[in-house]
Amino acid sequence: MSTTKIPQDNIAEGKRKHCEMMETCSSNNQADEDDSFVRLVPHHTEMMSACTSGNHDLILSLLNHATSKDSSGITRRLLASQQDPATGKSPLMLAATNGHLQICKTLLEEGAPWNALDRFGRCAGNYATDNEHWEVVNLLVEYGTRAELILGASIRLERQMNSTNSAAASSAMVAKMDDKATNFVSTSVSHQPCTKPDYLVQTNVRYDAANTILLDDDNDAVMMEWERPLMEAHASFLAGNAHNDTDPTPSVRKRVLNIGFGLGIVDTAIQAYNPSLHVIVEAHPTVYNKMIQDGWDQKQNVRICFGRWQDELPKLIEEGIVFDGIFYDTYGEHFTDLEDFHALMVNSLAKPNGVYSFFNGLAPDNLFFHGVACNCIKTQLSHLGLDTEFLPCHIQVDEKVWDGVRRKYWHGRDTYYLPLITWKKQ
Ligand SMILES: C[S@@+](CC[C@H](N)C(=O)[O-])C[C@H]1O[C@@H](n2cnc3c(N)ncnc32)[C@H](O)[C@@H]1O
Repeated sequence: MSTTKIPQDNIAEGKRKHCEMMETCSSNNQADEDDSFVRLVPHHTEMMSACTSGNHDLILSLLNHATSKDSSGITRRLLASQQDPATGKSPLMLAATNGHLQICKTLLEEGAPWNALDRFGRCAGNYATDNEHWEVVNLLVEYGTRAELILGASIRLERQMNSTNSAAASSAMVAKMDDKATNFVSTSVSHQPCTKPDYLVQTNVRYDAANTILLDDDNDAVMMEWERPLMEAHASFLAGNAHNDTDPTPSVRKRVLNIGFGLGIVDTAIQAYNPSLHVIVEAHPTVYNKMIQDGWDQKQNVRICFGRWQDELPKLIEEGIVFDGIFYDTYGEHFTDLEDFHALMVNSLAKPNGVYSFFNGLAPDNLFFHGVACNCIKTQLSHLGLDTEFLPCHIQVDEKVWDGVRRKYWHGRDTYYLPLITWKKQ
């Protein structure tokens, strides 16, 4: 974690759309299961007490004893991970609450899931954060990041294999992945999407009269007006003189690429900086029609690419266009789409001063998972030669904005972590 400003507040929350990589934590959660079927492993109570009091020797001895009784190792693993049926508390949560770093390490090595949730929707990382046990927080972030990256890589591999195999083989793979996602002793959360794969082909969208909300057929919000200050902050980083408040318009006009028009908020903010080139990639026909209706195609410095970024960005790269600022904010896409975007986007980001950002809706429901997801992205972007910082931005959202919206995607959190991504300095 070192220098990154990883969010570490202790407020659980929710959030929309793409990148909801940690969404399935609750399905890994033993506490959700019917109590009547939970048979407690022998010495569960002693284990829980030892995790609370910090008796590492007793924990090691209980684990060894479990193995001597059960050569398969299942009992040992259960002992390290089993959650209390009433509260959902796990040994790891108790050790994390009390700041027992070595015990947390032992439990993780024994297969305790870092991301299990209790009946209050809290994970070990939330409890470590609440109690300011920063070494434990860092351990859990590092462990969660590794687990997520490994699982993500394996899912990606399976998907690649699927695409070359028959439909039958493919559905068998999907079933296997689903098994993984619901296995409560798994140390990784699934990348099972909270996405809308049919969004672009089947889902219509509509704007309200005041142009303050874009809703899909399910009354889920594609974009909302309250995000304006965040979009303006993104635009300032991408197209402006982000570090010069008194002279926000840059002396050198920028070339900017935005993926996803939505309400046009970020594009309007980008236009205020008078970029030399402003490319907007938008795939939804209704949104595209709105852009034309509002005259975006008539603007001197604007070029609209109507289509999915997956198809349009390779063409821009082929043309040899490079950008000083790139922004990604789509809808209905998955974390792996964001990863794919990153791998492609670096080919069109100007060196050495190009900057990149994305709407940070990662792992919305729990701030600790959000921190882990941010760390995953930071690690991945680092492999692409990029540095990532997260700028905390204050945001206030009035409860009334959710009237008529099916799923609330922001739950009172007042800090948004804006990704500031630059090329690494040589
Ligand atoms: C959240 S909105 C963007 C909001 C925008 N940042 C703003 O300031 O109003 C997401 C937009 O991405 C578009 N979109 C979704 N998937 C896309 C894809 N694969 N390629 C291009 N656009 C996409 C949606 O149609 C929608 O207009």
